Parts: sequence; C-alpha cells; structure tokens
Amino acid sequence: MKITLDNVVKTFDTFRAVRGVSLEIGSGELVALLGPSGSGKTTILRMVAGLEYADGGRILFGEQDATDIPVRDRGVGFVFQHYALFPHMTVAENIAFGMKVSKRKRSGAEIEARVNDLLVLVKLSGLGNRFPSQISGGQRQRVALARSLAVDPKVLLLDEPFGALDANVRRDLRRWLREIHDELGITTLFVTHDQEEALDLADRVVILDQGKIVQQGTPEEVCRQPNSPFVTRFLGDAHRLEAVASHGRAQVAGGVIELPGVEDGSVEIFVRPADLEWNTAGSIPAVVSRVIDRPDGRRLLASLSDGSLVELDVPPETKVAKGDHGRIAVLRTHAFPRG
Ligand SMILES: Nc1ncnc2c1ncn2[C@@H]1O[C@H](COP(=O)(O)OP(=O)(O)OP(=O)(O)O)[C@@H](O)[C@H]1O
Repeated sequence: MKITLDNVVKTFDTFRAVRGVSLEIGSGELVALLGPSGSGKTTILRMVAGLEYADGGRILFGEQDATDIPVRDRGVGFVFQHYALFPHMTVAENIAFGMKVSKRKRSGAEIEARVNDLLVLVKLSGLGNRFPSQISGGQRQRVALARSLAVDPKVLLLDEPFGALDANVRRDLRRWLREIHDELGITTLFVTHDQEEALDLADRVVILDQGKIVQQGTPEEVCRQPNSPFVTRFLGDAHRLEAVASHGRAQVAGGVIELPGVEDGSVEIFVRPADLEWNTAGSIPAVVSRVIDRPDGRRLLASLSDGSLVELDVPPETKVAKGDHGRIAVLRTHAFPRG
C-alpha cells in the first residue's frame, strides 16, 4: 500500500507542529522519520494512523483520501515504545487479541494456527504461555510486533519501538525487524531520533526539523551529501571550522584544506573523525591532548593552533600519547557557504 502525504499541516492551539510535509512512501518500502525531539515525527505518524487529524493538506492510502477511511479500516498495525501488552493475558492471548475483536471472523483453530506461525516468525516459539512479566523487554517488543502483524496490516507504523532497550538488544532487534520486513514486504514507517537506527534499518531516511522535512534520501545519500549544516551535525560527530574559500582551498589553523568545487567566500567546514588522518604528511599541525582507547581503535583529541579541539580515529596499534606533536591530513569535508 502506497502512502502519500501532500502538504500536511498540524497545529496544536497556536503551535504549528507540522508545517507542510509532503512525502511518498512506496508500497513495501521501509522509511525512517528521523529528527530531534519535538520535530513532529510522532504527530506525522499519528496522522497517518488516523489518531490525529491534519488541519491542512491530504493523506492518501493508495489513491484514496484517508479521511474517508475509518481508523479501523485503514489496515494499520502499530508498535509504540510504551504500548504495553495486556499484563493479565499470556503472550499467545496478547497476539490473538486483535484477531478476536476483528470484524473478520476466524475460527479458534485458525487463530491458534496463526498465533503459532507468528511466534515462529518473531522467534518466540515455546513462550506462548508466559505472561508479559515473565519475558524480557526485547521479547515484549517482539510480542507487540507479532500482535500488530496478526491482523495482516497493509501498513506498519513503529514509534521508537526499541527506545527503552539497551544498545545491544536494540541492534539485534532492528536487524531482525529488517529481516521480517524483507520477508513480509509491508509498507513501514518508522520513527526514531537515533541516527544509527535510521541508517541501519531504512531504505530511505526522511530528516525533520521543526515540523519540516529538511532532507530525504537513501542512507548513503544523506550521509555522503548532507545538504545543510543542520543535517551534517545531526547525522554524527562533526567538528566545525570557519574559513574563507579561495580558488578551491582555505587556510585553517596553520594549514590548508582543499575544497574542490567550493565557491570563493566565507564558508563553514565540517569534518568527522573518519575524515581526518594522523599523518606526518598532513597539512595541519596539531598536539594530542587525549587518547581514548576503544575496542575498534583509538580516538585522538587533538588541539589545533587556533585553540579548537578535533577528534580523529586511528588504528589500534598506533603509537601515540598525550602531548605528542604531529600533523593531520584532511581526507574529505562538507563545506557550506555562510549566509
Ligand atoms: N497534543 C498536543 N498538544 C499540544 N502540543 C503537542 C501535542 N502533541 C505534540 N505537541 C507538540 O508538537 C511538537 C511535535 O511533537 P512530536 O511528538 O510530533 O515530536 P517528535 O519529533 O515525535 O518528538 P519526540 O522525539 O520527543 O517524541 C512538540 O513541540 C510537541 O510539544
């Protein structure tokens, strides 16, 4: 089922939470809405679900205006971070609930078979008789997903479904969600404020700020070609330098940064830790002010001659210590004219 948002607006009292959002989610696509707190992600999801009404623009399910489709007929499945399971029902009863109250009547045997299939799908076979208090947080979210899938939704809406879980469980669950999505092919809209989660999971990432879409594209497109300082910073650690570009290069902190294709004038330049190399042939002099060891390498905090501090990653075997003098090579940058 394709979903189209056409210039959708939502105002709470006088506050405009969603300011003219246009977006198409293709049939079978997995799209992440990514943005800081308060950027309007949940409000958009709730409007697609029919839990909130847009006061401007249109939302289409396929070719049909969603306002003409009652909420229960939209074929939408939800999983929310705090959408608790019914505590007095077993896992199997929780999954069966939607089928029992659905307009479409199913026999007891049919429901039981479907619950068993879903338990296999979410890798919880054998746990159907447990109560929610007897399983882990990650398992509960898998039950919540199984419950939402039970009624064969055409669209799946997920609002920070793994938000309350620890980092390792989150990573496992999002890989698993991606596998389930690939198997079932349900059109999915996923809300998160976690960049890594969106980039890891989605076919397409839609970045929101203050109720507006500021960029959308594949994870590769938004990472490699962020279109603004906001997106560059929001997607990950980035150090900001101010400089004046001239003939495709700029003087920065006692060195030179190449800026191919950048127009002459005042620019802000962003560099990520992986964009920099600790290299005797580098152009920018620096002094190591701290070394942080990590499982996959070492992160250096290096001070530049202008007093700023940049972070860069070096291989784990690199011999470097606090106070060492060296040079930094800049491998790539994101530069924007200063308005
Ligand atoms: N029912 C409401 N009444 C008034 N204001 C609301 C209501 N719901 C949301 N808002 C406001 O609309 C803005 C967008 O909220 P929304 O929950 O959509 O943001 P979000 O991007 O999902 O944020 P978060 O990541 O914190 O959940 C916020 O400023 C919020 O305070």
